[in-house]
Amino acid sequence: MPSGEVLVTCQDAALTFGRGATAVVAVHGADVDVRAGDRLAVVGPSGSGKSSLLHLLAGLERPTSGSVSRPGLDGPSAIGLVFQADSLIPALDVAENTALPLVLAGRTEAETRLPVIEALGLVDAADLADRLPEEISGGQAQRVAVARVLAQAPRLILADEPTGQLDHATGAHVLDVLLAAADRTGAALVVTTHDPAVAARLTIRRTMRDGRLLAPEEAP
Ligand SMILES: Nc1ncnc2c1ncn2[C@@H]1O[C@H](COP(=O)(O)OP(=O)(O)OP(=O)(O)O)[C@@H](O)[C@H]1O
Repeated sequence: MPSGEVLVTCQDAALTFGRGATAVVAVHGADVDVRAGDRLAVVGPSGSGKSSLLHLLAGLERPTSGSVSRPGLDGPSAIGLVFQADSLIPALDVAENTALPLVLAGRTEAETRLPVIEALGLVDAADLADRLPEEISGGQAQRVAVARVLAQAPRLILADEPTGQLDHATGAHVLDVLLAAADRTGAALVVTTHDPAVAARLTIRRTMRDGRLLAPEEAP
């Protein structure tokens, strides 16, 4: 039985892009709760609507119909986002990239130092602090993207195909780091993926097909 506090709830939430004949229904009425402590995989092929659903959960898109509410989250910094790749700012070093959400939230550089060191330590990237994004590998960059989210101490981490552009072993390591970091910080974690092996690492799996979030009992 689900027991954690509800952080985000989607009720019959739909997302349509465009209008009329060219409208694309990216998400048909989806019902899903994300609770504290959840480890949720949203799995489905390319174009099935996974990113769109994640954007609804994050508040990056408003539902065209139905509702999305976040009873357990107060403010934007309660959600941390990890994207597929290339999300680091090229001109900033790893420590500055990790500090960025905190700086944008109004913290001084001195105030960011400790959370940044802790976050980089959690993803095993403390030794990369002075490097530029072009001086690290794709797997290292994804670990830094995870650190950047952890520095924010969010209650919910939303990761959109975080291993999508990595080889199998590197992707598995990034996922290890993400899961361990969520455990350490107590954050709930939602990961979208087309890879059943990635989905198998999370405790709850929901399948998307053609914009429909299948009920757990409908999943293949
Ligand atoms: N901004 C947009 N404008 C118009 N159509 C969009 C937009 N974003 C997504 N779509 C369409 O919505 C559908 C779902 O896309 P979405 O990116 O959510 O799927 P996905 O499962 O995440 O795919 P991928 O794994 O390739 O990112 C697709 O048909 C896509 O073309």
